[in-house]
Amino acid sequence: MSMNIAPPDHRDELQFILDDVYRRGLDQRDGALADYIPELARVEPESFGIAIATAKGKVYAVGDAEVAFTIQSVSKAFGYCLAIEQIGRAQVLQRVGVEPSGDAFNAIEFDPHTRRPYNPMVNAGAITVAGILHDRFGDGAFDFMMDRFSRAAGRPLGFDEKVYRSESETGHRNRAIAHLLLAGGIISEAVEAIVDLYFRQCSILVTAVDLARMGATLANMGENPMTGDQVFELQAVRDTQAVMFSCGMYDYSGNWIYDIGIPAKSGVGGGIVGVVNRQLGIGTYSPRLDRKGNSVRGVAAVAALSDELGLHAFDCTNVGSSLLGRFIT
Ligand SMILES: NC(=O)CC[C@H](N)C(=O)O
Repeated sequence: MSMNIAPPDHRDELQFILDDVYRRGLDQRDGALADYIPELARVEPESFGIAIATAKGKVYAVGDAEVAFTIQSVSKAFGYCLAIEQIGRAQVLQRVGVEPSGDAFNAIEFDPHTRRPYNPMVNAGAITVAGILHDRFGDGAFDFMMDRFSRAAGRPLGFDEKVYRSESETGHRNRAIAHLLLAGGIISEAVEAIVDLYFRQCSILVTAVDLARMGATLANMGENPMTGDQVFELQAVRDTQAVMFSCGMYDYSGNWIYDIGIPAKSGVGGGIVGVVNRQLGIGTYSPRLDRKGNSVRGVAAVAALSDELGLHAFDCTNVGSSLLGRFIT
């Protein structure tokens, strides 16, 4: 007697993996909310969401994947992409390097030879990038960023006025960094406006789904796979992913590449974006952070997905080719 066996539904299979990674992540109870920006200490510590968006436009999500939080340092990756597009990589490289610093994200450290910030993924480098965009667009720089970030996410993003004010009132260390950048001839004299742009870009509101979609836009060579909108330039996307790979997780970047092997960027708001080139974007949200400022559950979730789906750039298990090839259709 012949039986009618339904073909396996790969969509369900990926959702099953995501649900399992989420359940395991819930066991992680370590870490603490960022409180040096007072308003960040007011979020719900238990929130946890994960999303995957494929380079073909499908989205999978679990948990609090639609809860909004501030993008914080995840913005640095996308800002860098825009700076390269605007003035070219050679000009950008004159002002900010691409070398992992091994220092904390808010370190007051510069390359001793060139006086440049080490890379655009730490605060000094991101303030330099804000300086580039401010030179280019003046008061319109924030709207320019907001428009591109929104197009990368495929929807108009919001803004957290309270977090912005909170950081603006307390962000003296970033102001100090900006003044040192001015003293070193790296940014122009509009220091306060440049720092203000940086604080504003950090207060853009996203969800894990937004981050997954923004990651998928990078993975899809700058074209948002959901809308077909060419949001970023190809060369800038390549450079951005490269620097995310080497520097995106602050002074955890070496371990991250070693174990997880995905270009990524984290923020003290609790978000992480991961990019698997030509395949998918990952977005996670959980605001409890480890001592390096990375989301504890987010790191665990991306690590588990990397393992389960074979996403490591140097994956040697063949899981990646055998599994992902079926999902990314
Ligand atoms: N690591 C982060 O997310 C830091 C961003 C934060 N706005 C700051 O500059 O301190």
